[in-house]
Amino acid sequence: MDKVFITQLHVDTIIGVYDFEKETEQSLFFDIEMLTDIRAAANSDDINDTVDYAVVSERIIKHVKAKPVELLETLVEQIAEFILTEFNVTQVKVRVSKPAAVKAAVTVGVEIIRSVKDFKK
Ligand SMILES: Nc1nc2c(c(=O)[nH]1)N=C([C@H](O)[C@@H](O)CO)CN2
Repeated sequence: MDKVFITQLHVDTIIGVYDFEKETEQSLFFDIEMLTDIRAAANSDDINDTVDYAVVSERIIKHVKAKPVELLETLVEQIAEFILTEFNVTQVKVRVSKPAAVKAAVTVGVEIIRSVKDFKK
């Protein structure tokens, strides 16, 4: 299956379990892979026939900044759900990295894969 992807989408937001994390924004980086059939768009050369990665990127940024949560798990599940219900995507991989979280690690994070059948449209 074809794929539309977004790599290292940077969003600064309030995120984390601990009190000190609720006062200062931290950087998150999102990698998104969306399975979708791109042949209609290739034939028509029309952006309306595909998944617009710019629109998805803006939707993610808006969502992540809108309402603070504690866990990365919460964010990736929410993002997978709206991508699968609002866009023409059959399967999505959502990976989030929080590079400042663990000093001794380059980065840490969470990755999930969800399918359209996991959510009602
Ligand atoms: N699996 C997870 N582990 C941890 C998370 C998380 O969101 N998912 N969050 C934290 C803290 O907020 C951490 O980032 C502070 O350094 C710890 N572990």
